[in-house]
Amino acid sequence: MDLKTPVLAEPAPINKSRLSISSGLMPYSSPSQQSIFTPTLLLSIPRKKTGVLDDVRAASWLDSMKASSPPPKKLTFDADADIDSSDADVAYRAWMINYPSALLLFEQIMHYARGKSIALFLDYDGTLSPIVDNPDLAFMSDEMRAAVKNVAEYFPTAIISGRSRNKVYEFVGLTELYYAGSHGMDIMGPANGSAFNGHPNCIKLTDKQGKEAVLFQPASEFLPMIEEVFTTLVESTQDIKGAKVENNKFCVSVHYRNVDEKDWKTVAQCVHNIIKEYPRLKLTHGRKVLEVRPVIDWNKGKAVEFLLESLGLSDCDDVLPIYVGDDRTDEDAFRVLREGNRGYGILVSRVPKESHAFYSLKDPAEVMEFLKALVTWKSRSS
Ligand SMILES: O=P(O)(O)OC[C@H]1O[C@H](O[C@H]2O[C@H](CO)[C@@H](O)[C@H](O)[C@H]2O)[C@H](O)[C@@H](O)[C@@H]1O
Repeated sequence: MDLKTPVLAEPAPINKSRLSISSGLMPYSSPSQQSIFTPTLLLSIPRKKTGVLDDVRAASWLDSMKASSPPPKKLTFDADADIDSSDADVAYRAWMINYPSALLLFEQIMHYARGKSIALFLDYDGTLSPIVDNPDLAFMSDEMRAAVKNVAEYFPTAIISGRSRNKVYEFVGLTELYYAGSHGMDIMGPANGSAFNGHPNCIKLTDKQGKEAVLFQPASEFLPMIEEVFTTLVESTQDIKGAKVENNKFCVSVHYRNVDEKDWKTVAQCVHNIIKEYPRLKLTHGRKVLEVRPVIDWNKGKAVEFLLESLGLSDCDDVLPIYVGDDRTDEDAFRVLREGNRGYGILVSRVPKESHAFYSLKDPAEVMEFLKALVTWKSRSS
């Protein structure tokens, strides 16, 4: 496993040829999955100090903003098109040929899992909790919490979120899980077996339950910069009705879900004006959110590798990692599992989306069914 010290780097362009993996893990041969990715999924801004978001860039930011989290029953490929629900259903069913339901093909997944230990990685927003207008109220249901708790009794389970680690822990509230916040830039993992012991960004500590743990924060030097940017973004967006800035510790989210669409360009301009002064920060797009984060070579995929290593589950033919997520940032994790021929990504989506995932689930309700099915399968087979 390549767990190098994170270095400053722009995200690498997606290498389409690496999507074609001949593998015993491949549930089916899918030529279309080899050529569907566009580089727009990893969007970072060039650093031109003009002070003005030029039209071309503004257009591409806005296109991305419009395409993020379209309403159900519309297609991501053209969020403005007036597509009726039956067209959307047909398109969704066609898409599912390449991204089959993890519930419908549950037996197939379990066939590949036979003789292996499953390690489970779960995103939070849009995966365990439904997307809601107010990010502070994105609670998961008690039933979902129980499902996650049960599954964690059988399989090592980690939450990997764009939220701050503390915030996502507050929402989930289960001590038996591992947590990675800030898109993997803040990981609390098990104390034993970590390849990162002795790393300057890695410290041993005792967690709130008195358990020994390792805290890995590869972007710790960015903390003052992120604080400064957060404060500036709060000030500069305060007059944009509906805009909300969230401090996620090692990254900042600028939400525009509740901003009138005619003002989205103003939001983009505000963010651009600020981060052009910070060449060591970059922008990524989430679901109706612009995310400002350090330009380090670290993401949810690296976090999965880190946790597998820490759990002593890396480089093992007898381990099957499964990652469930709904967001563009989850693609880094899907890609790590696909490229390393190691496990399965499951994309949570109601609309067709290009993805490195192998399977799909429609919404958090289906995620919960999948978690319950895992528990039933495991308890029957042990
Ligand atoms: O990695 P995740 O756990 O999926 O976190 C990604 C972002 O999720 C949150 O925003 C999203 O969910 C909100 C609540 O449903 C919604 O209002 C917002 O529009 C979505 O983008 C969170 O607030 C962000 O900070 C995370 O980065």
